[in-house]
Amino acid sequence: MATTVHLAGEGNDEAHAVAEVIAAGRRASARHWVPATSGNFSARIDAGRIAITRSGVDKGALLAADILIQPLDAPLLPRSSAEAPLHVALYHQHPEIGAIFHVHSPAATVIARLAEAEGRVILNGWELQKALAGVTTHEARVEVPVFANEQDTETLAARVDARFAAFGADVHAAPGYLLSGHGLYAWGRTPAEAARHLEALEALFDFELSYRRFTP
Ligand SMILES: CSC[C@@H](O)[C@@H](O)C(=O)COP(=O)(O)O
Ligand SMILES: [Zn+2]
Repeated sequence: MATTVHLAGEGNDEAHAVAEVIAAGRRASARHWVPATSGNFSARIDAGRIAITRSGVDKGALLAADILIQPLDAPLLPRSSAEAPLHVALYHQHPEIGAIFHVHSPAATVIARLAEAEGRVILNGWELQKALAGVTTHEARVEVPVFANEQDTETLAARVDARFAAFGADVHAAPGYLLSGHGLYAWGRTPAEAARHLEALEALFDFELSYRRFTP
């Protein structure tokens, strides 16, 4: 696992991570997943640093100057994403994570609100689940945690950590979570894997919403 921790291993640098973050923002914007400056994107540079979007900019029109180099053990930089604590906490707690992408995509945002009381969305029966790392069959039960939205992101980060620490062996924990009425966080060992997870999860939530309309 250690060899896949940081982007693609030795030789990746700040410029590479910055380029990955810019590309992720553009792709999400092209899908209409980051309306009105919403969303935030980060990629790991090395064990102690990440590249992360600054707050309040159009994530589909990111320039290199919009990407901050944030040390994981330092206070958050001024102008950093309002949701930077959520990124930093995940990188601290899961050294295998190489990139984290957050979007306000429609299916994720709506299903999160519908599932807030239950606290989870279970994905089961979909072939596309196999796009999620470690899932080998449509028969797997993939659990996506759902949290009530919260403006205090430090509190939220602690809730997320506690939830992932408590997952049992019988359930496959999704590489992501939902915030009710807000959107989706997804991650991967590399930016490419995080992008695949984001795309798969949004499509799976769209399937689920359609399916639920036709089932009692
Ligand atoms: C523009 S509303 C969305 C924000 O409140 C927030 O949820 C978001 O995703 C973007 O925040 P940002 O500080 O730009 O990283
Ligand atoms: Zn957001």
